[in-house]
Amino acid sequence: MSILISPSILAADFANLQKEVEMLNSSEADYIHVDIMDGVFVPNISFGIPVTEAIHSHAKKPLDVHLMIVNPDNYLESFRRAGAEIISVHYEACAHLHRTVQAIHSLGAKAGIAINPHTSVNLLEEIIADIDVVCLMSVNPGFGGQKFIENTYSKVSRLRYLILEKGSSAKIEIDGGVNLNNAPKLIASGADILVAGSFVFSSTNPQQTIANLKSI
Ligand SMILES: O=C(CO)[C@H](O)[C@H](O)COP(=O)(O)O
Repeated sequence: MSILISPSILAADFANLQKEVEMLNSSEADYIHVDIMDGVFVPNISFGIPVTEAIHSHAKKPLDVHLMIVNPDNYLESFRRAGAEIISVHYEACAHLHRTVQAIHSLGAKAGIAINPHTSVNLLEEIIADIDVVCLMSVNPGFGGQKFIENTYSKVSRLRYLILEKGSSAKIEIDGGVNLNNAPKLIASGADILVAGSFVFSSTNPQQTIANLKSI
């Protein structure tokens, strides 16, 4: 199981962001999850390429960049140059998803597809064998600190079945409202990667909270 942590960028000033990245460097987090929001695909704006570069320049962990944006194809190269190892785009934002996945791979990055809570995992049937990660949104994207949607457990199980059926090596990533209460059941349902933001950063000892999640 891998653990990815989203720096609490929406509230952070730059000095705080740097401190958070340094904390993550010495934690058991496997990746740093970077949430890019454009105010169009989601009703919130985070930051873009220069801040991703700044995170990368301080990070000792690889960056998993989650593009919650329309027209992601226009920015794949820039985010790859800014340090993204994994680039995830939204199913709902891509008319030519197979081409987008090919473009991510041609840049030497791993390709992820994120799906919103209302989107069925069955829609990935024809592309699951070509991707590295499926990011199941367990909240409606746009804000940290939301309540985990319980239907996610059955989506994980159905996705795990689809992955086996298609002989895919895609990892299942869960993003939104992850905490120590739901993490064991997510893992038992078939999740490989957990993304956590507010649960970690609102705890009194973020490094210990990451270690607790990692130990499940
Ligand atoms: O990207 C998100 C929403 O768009 C996620 O919720 C975020 O990455 C994780 O934050 P939290 O653990 O607070 O839900």
